[in-house]
Amino acid sequence: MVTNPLDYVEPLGKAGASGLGTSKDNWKELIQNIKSHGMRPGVSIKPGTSVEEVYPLCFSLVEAENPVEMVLVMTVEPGFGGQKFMPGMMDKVRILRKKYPSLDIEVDGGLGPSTIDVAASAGANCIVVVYLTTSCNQYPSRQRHKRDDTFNILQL
Ligand SMILES: O=C(CO)[C@@H](O)[C@H](O)COP(=O)(O)O
Repeated sequence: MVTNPLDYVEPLGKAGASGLGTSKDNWKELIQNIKSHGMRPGVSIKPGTSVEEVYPLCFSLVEAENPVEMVLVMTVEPGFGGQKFMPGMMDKVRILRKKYPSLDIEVDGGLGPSTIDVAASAGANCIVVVYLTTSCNQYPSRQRHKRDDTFNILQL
């Protein structure tokens, strides 16, 4: 998560990033910009942010307005590793999966052997972990969401 994502679009695109998060304020411009640099747009929600906040970014009634392709549900407060997974965030994942069956839903924070299944069962298909690397491909029920250019894993 960064304060001014627009500043990072070009350098990250040139560096080879496949996806970049947008922000709430100028998301339409950002999504266009991210796509024009060959990346997939996503959005992150912190634990205190309600899931309803991302609805306008996930579905567009106007053809010219592109929605995000991924929502990252933070399962800890962003900032540092080693925090405890927040199971209460799984309601957000379940709601998003039901509402947007083909959306890439990522979870980040406190993920490991004891929590990955919880997140995957709720509907997450991309998992961020620090030491353990897995991917959407390992969850057969989620393979329908698999794409070659998916974000998969952000390995720190
Ligand atoms: O805080 C962030 C990003 O700001 C997370 O990406 C954590 O760094 C995840 O670390 P673990 O919970 O997996 O240790």
